[in-house]
Amino acid sequence: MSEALADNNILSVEHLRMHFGGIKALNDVNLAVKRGSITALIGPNGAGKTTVFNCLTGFYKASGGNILLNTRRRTTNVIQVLGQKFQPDDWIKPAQLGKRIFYKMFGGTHLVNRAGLARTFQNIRLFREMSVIENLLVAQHMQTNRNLIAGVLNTPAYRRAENQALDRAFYWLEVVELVDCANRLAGEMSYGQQRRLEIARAMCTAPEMICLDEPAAGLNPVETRTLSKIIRFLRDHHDITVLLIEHDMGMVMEISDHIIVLDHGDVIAEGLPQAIQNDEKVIAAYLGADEDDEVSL
Ligand SMILES: Nc1ncnc2c1ncn2[C@@H]1O[C@H](COP(=O)(O)OP(=O)(O)OP(=O)(O)O)[C@@H](O)[C@H]1O
Repeated sequence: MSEALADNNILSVEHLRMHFGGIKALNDVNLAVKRGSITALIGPNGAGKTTVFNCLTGFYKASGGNILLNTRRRTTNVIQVLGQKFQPDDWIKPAQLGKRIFYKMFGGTHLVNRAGLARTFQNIRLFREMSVIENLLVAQHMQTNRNLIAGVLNTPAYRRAENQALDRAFYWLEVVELVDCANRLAGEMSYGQQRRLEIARAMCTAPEMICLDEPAAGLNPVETRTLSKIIRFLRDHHDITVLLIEHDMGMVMEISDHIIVLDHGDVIAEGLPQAIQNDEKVIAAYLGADEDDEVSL
């Protein structure tokens, strides 16, 4: 097992690379996230933050490196479960070949979510034509008993599973302060409400870790404070590990236990908020950022 994972880290990323043709979005990213922490991933526009999230959650297949998740009491090799290319030595290692074939056929992002990692998106991706509650029920599809025969016969086990899904949906609606909106169409809600619904939807998949991509983008100060309260609640009352990308430095400095700074596809600093605020490399990276980058440390 990786040394980083032995150390109560829920996530360990080693030598992660992601290239798009000639563009090196991630050069050699190494980072670890402590279980039960709120960790922020910050950096100027184009630093590679969303690319890291996309690799962690399986939306991109990394060009190289390792991503290990220590969840559900086992280690999940994210790169492996997405399905990898065959290697020459597969043909002399039948077990390795078998795994490779299995994940090529049945692997994908759903296995990353099933391992306990959920996410939200920079550009909100709700089912806009569905009601709020339907969005949350769909998210539980993998956990709920959807056996066709049980459904047709409406067995007690099936009804119990349906009720549990509803209970879970209403619980998370309460946490994100959206119970009153349960029957509204998701697409008709305000931006701030949609962002909170995305968090509730991610939580309905019962993750151990959640990746939030710019959750405060477009929110007013009151909504941002509510969001900070919700993020702390996830950590304090549900032991959820939170990894967030955020440009609102006030919020980042206030709620983060640990901050990791990316620039041009490399980690240039990490540490406590206070140390990051005074780190010369970090200040230089932000001063060199585009004028339309709104970040100030
Ligand atoms: N699908 C893609 N195809 C080609 N290039 C991409 C793709 N996704 C990201 N990139 C490039 O990778 C680099 C990092 O982008 P990324 O979106 O990860 O940055 P970011 O730090 O999240 O920026 P922002 O704060 O503006 O969201 C950029 O140069 C971007 O243009």
